[in-house]
Amino acid sequence: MTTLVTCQDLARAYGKGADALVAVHSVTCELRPGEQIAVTGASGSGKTTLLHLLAGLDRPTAGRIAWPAFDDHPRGRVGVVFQGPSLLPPLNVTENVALPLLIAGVADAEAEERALIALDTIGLADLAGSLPEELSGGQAQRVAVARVLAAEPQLIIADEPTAQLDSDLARRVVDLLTGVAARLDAALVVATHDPQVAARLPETWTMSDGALTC
Ligand SMILES: Nc1ncnc2c1ncn2[C@@H]1O[C@H](COP(=O)(O)OP(=O)(O)OP(=O)(O)O)[C@@H](O)[C@H]1O
Repeated sequence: MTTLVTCQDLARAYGKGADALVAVHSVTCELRPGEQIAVTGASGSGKTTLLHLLAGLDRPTAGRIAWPAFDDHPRGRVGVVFQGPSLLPPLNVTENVALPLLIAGVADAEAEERALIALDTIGLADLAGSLPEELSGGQAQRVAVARVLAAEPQLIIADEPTAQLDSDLARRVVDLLTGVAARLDAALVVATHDPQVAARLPETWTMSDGALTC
């Protein structure tokens, strides 16, 4: 089984010299297909910074990170769900779900078909033609999950995906994420403040002052 991500003594500091703020330090960890992990920790403990590093959206200032399963090219290979609204307002739901596929070079018809299948799988077929402004917060987050499903990534990173949802919807969105990850045999990492969300994932990592306890 190919390890998806390996981190060795990873650190990320913002700024330089005496004024540098070390957001993440001394992080050594691995992610394998099928793992489902909640990352918890106080506000400012470094969860978002770590997730951005794992997704390849940011580079460490010290240490090593590698993505052996992606030949060290994580860009475009990692599915990401953010905390807030992430849908493009002028595009309808299907177009939003298809967009990463089109960017990756998938032909129009296939991208649309995969988007519609993903929406159907998540129970959102009725919203295929809706615009983001017509969706509730929970519906928009489920569309963001459908977008990840359509792209079929091996690694899914979700940063506080339920922060703006009530507890029923939060549970539903997390169950969709864990279901999608299981279906794809992907690794799933979810940063959350919510103990009920963390409890729905089999493993928990804890961040404290930039350090990670696995
Ligand atoms: N772009 C940046 N420039 C400077 N400092 C930053 C930047 N991004 C984050 N930080 C700082 O790095 C530390 C870790 O922030 P991070 O957002 O990773 O924490 P978090 O655990 O995700 O917090 P929250 O739960 O509130 O989202 C904080 O002190 C934050 O202020």
